[in-house]
Amino acid sequence: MRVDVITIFPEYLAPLGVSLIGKAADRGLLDIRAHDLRDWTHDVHRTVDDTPYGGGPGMVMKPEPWGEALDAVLADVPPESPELPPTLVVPTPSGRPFTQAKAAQLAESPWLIFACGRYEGIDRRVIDAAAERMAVEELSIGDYVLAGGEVAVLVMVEAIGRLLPGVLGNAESARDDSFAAGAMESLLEGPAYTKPAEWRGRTVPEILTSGNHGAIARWRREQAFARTAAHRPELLARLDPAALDKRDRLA
Ligand SMILES: N#Cc1c(-c2ccc3ccn(Cc4ccncc4)c3c2)n[nH]c1N
Repeated sequence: MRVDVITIFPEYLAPLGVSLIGKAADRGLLDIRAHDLRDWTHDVHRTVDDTPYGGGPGMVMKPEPWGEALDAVLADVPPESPELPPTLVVPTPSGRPFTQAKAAQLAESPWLIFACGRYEGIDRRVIDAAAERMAVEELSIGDYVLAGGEVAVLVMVEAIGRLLPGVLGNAESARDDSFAAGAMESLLEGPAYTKPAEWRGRTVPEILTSGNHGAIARWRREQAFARTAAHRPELLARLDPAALDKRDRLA
């Protein structure tokens, strides 16, 4: 997967060179390129923002640098997706929710371009013009307000990147993640334990060392159900009744 990120703070994306995503990039599973939006300004101050038409607080990102930046990125077509245009992902507090399902959908794309806004956002004409030549996804990572899109891109690239084939080993499979599709979909993960068997007087639930894998699976599902009921009860309404075994329905 090719990932282009356009931002006025390219250094903000340095964490994408570390750990899981960094290793995936080193192995050629991801090709991540950060671009400084100011490279497409032409004034001595490298201006990227201006006051909003209609008045109001803050500043708005000017369309000209964005138009030229997107033109330049789009002109550098990756060989692995010569015929497929990229998807432009625009983090914004006014976007649709970025969910695990959306991460899985975007993980199918061979080429993503992320537009990191700052100030009060990007001039609307940039997104409208882009939508005439590629798919555009305006997405929010949560119901709180950040100062810009860079943190959201770090979140999205990690959530999407870990779903790419070969990025996670079998031991770290994304199959049983919270929110992952399947019978456990919409259930939060239950508790996890590792050695030592006793730590500061606290032991591990006996079922986990019983070797009875069927009973362990049922126990984990009950724990996930209980945790979901406690922390995210609204998710239980999404559960497919057919996916629940008899024990769950009685829980
Ligand atoms: N995804 C996501 C986000 C953002 C976000 C994303 C991009 C930008 C660009 C600029 N800002 C600042 C701003 C803009 C408008 N209104 C208020 C603040 C951003 C915030 N905030 N909260 C989220 N969940």
